[in-house]
Amino acid sequence: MDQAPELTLGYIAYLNCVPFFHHLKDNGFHGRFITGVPSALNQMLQQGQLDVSPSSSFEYARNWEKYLLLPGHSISSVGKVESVLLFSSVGLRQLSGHTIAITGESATSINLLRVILREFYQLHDVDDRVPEESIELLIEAGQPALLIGDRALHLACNLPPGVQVFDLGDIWYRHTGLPFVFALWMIDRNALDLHSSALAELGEQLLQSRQQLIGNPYLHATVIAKKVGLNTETIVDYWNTIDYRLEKEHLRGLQLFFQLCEKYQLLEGQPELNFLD
Ligand SMILES: C=C(O[C@@H]1C=C(C(=O)O)C=C[C@H]1O)C(=O)O
Repeated sequence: MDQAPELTLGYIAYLNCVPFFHHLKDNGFHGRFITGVPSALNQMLQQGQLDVSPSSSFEYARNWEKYLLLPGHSISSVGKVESVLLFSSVGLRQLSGHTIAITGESATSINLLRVILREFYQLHDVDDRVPEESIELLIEAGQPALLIGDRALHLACNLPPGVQVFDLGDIWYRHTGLPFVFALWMIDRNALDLHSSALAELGEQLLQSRQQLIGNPYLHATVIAKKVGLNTETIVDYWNTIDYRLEKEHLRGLQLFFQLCEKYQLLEGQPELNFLD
């Protein structure tokens, strides 16, 4: 019998992660899940509390020596992403001098917003902060703000009057022609020895799980729709919009993002992209 302890896997508590996880145990995965928003999972990864997790690509860049990447999987967009949204009652070019309220749940998307404003709109005087108040209430009151994940999906379906929506995946694609990689699957290097066989199997298990859910999404989307208060169609459309692959073009997009982060002093240097063999 295999005596190795179970793998501890981070689970981003957003709908975009359902395709990875819903059928994972059916595909032979044994382990335990710890759920959290990306910023919480980033911190748990840094502290060695997770063996492997999908989490912010920006977290990989700032602590890359600690991690290996699982090949083939990501949370990316090729064009619109639908859940990384800037809500604003003024156009992007009118944001000069404003402070944008940003979600405390993100590491990648908040830096994508900074890069987009500086590099594509030459806006160098836009500040941001994580507010103590509810971001949804601030948006209703007319303040510009960035939300990600399910909260962004919900607000986009119930947009307050006069508020415009800017999809950061779409803006990135229009300016670069490249995919944008929001999340990568990161393995704690310290977990490699103990969990080598489970980690070697994980990539294929995730692929099977993804294909099963995306191939037959309606049954589960209907169940989730009732729980979370979104339409079944909205959820299925979202799963089909997110690009879960990690291929050459994705890596080009990722490297360009990291270069721009360094250009604007959001990162100190360029990470090596090191993968599990
Ligand atoms: C597209 C998304 O990708 C996410 C965005 C992340 C971030 O901004 O740090 C991290 C993980 C992903 O869940 C989203 O959650 O809306």
